[in-house]
Amino acid sequence: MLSVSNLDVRYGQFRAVQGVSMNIDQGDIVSLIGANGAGKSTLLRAIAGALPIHSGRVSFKQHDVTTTSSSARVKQGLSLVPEGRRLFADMTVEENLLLGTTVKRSGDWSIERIFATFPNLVKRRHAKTGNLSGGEQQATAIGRALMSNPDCLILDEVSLGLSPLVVDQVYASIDSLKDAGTTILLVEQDLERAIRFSHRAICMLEGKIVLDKLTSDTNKEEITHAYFGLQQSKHQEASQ
Ligand SMILES: Nc1ncnc2c1ncn2[C@@H]1O[C@H](COP(=O)(O)OP(=O)(O)OP(=O)(O)O)[C@@H](O)[C@H]1O
Repeated sequence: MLSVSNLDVRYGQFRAVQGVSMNIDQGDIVSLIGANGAGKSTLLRAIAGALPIHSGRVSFKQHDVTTTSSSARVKQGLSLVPEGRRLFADMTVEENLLLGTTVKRSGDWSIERIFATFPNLVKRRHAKTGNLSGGEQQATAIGRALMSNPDCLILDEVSLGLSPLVVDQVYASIDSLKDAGTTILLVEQDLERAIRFSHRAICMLEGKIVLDKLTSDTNKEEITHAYFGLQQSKHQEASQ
């Protein structure tokens, strides 16, 4: 479904993403993990075409999309919910959701299905999104991406700024996408939730992938080691 090879993304001279490669199959649920500044958002935005890459390749459904615009990638079924939600604050929930249909991809998602998936939005249908709670904004942002009927949904920090109860609700909604076979790549800082929710965990450290495993083959301790680069320091200690 999604293939990234040897991707480098730079801000000036700074290599925020370095030589990253990964393959994600159709229906995979993958959690991207890593400390602040590890390069997760940069990677996701580059995959979605929201950020230019320095070198490497991105393929989606076996088409090279490396130089394809972000809107063309959405048309092909690759949709990003960015960190910070980026809604149009003066527009209503419904109007924001309808923006997702402008790409005119066919599929099962409709306004009514979004409201059935995110029942907390029903009463807020005609409210301006600038006046919504964090959880309602997050649901609207995810709903807007779903309205484009994506084959692959990329979610950057779904839990950011939400209370644990609301995070549970958002995840329960995302969970229902698993059955529809949607491929999901998401950033999740809560390691236990990432292990529980996803098939695979990919951990980044300083722009590189340091762990890529099925969640059934790893555990919190191993991911924590990768997260802090502890294996690396042990290796360095041994070589000193
Ligand atoms: N616009 C930018 N200009 C320059 N450097 C940037 C820019 N955006 C990010 N960076 C730097 O690139 C690195 C990776 O940032 P990125 O936001 O991708 O990390 P992240 O893993 O998503 O972090 P967080 O969990 O805090 O969102 C960081 O060192 C960050 O300071």
